[in-house]
Amino acid sequence: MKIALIAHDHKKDDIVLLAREFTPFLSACQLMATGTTGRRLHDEAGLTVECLLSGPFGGDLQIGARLAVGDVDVVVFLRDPMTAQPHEPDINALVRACDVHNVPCATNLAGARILLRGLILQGCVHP
Ligand SMILES: O=C(CO)COP(=O)(O)O
Repeated sequence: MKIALIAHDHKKDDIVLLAREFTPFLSACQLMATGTTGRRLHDEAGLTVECLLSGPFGGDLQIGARLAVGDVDVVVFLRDPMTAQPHEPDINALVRACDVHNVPCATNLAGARILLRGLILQGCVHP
């Protein structure tokens, strides 16, 4: 199971919290993340994560490109709805790519918990 994890700055504490809650499951998955998110997940949750570019430097687009060729199964993208982002078009492109390719995408903590619990219940515990 290939999971992409992304969080805007005000949501990074939330994604670390989520990662700690789901560490056994996430450890069995192949993880990729935008740069700063990935480093925090590694440093603060002990996960092995492939760190791509930071979001504003193209990380969302890198994840979108992988997703478009079937290389991403699930996206957790904790967006900050209260802060304008300089790379808003990249963010929209990634979420749109999820919809185009029917890849599940959780954009807030509550949805992410339901999505990850659902994967565990389905027995998706192996990479
Ligand atoms: O900006 C982001 C997603 O749009 C996240 O990027 P970072 O994980 O590098 O902060």
